[in-house]
Amino acid sequence: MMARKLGEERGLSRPPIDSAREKSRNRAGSVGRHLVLVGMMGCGKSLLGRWLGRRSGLPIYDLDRIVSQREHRSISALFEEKGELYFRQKEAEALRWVLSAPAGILSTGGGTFAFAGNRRLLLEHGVVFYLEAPVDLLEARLRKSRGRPLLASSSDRRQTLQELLGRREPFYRLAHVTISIAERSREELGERIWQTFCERTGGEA
Ligand SMILES: Nc1ncnc2c1ncn2[C@@H]1O[C@H](COP(=O)(O)OP(=O)(O)O)[C@@H](O)[C@H]1O
Ligand SMILES: O=C(O)C1=C[C@@H](OP(=O)(O)O)[C@@H](O)[C@H](O)C1
Ligand SMILES: [Mg+2]
Repeated sequence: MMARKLGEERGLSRPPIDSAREKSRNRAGSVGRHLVLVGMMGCGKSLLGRWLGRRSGLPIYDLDRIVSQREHRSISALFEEKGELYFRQKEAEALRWVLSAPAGILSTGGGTFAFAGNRRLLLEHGVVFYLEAPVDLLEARLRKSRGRPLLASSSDRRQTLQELLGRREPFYRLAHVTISIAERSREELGERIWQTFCERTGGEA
């Protein structure tokens, strides 16, 4: 797969994660493990990330926002003007930057965890939560979204989401924790994720 090769073959430079990590001790008492949200577009990674950031007091990192800020344009414009491979490279670079920053809540993009290099780093340096969601729910939530370039040209969004999920689900399943989002509220999901994170990192909620 070309996109995967791109990130890995270019040997994107790795910042000194371990030294930065040793210095950052998060409020849950663990030494610098990020709380990482992965899953399909529309499952609520960005929304829950903001909620968890407020709940925990930890820094919030939304990978798409970081890429968008660094590139001075929206994710849709970036796809359109530079193409997906360029976006994947910038996404991988931004991820490496986040992992060298103080531990926080990290909302990835839907594709981030599908790349082996990203996945290895996230599993090593974070507690990774897969927000599992049925395609019907994703499709309903994304019906009006214009900010998802992978859906922009699709004449059948449900089908496109189904195919993407089929390809990515085996990777998502490698997360440390799977949480079924069903129709649960942001608060219910957020509390559950935060409690689980604290239990796993030996800290206090
Ligand atoms: N638990 C939830 N309950 C209801 N709506 C939600 C929930 N989580 C997310 N949403 C809505 O779904 C849409 C996609 O959420 P978003 O956080 O952008 O997903 P992602 O970052 O995973 O693509 C947004 O309109 C958001 O408000
Ligand atoms: O599924 C994907 O490959 C993508 C998901 C998006 O993030 P969200 O999952 O936050 O929508 C964004 O990174 C980009 O449009 C590509
Ligand atoms: Mg998002």
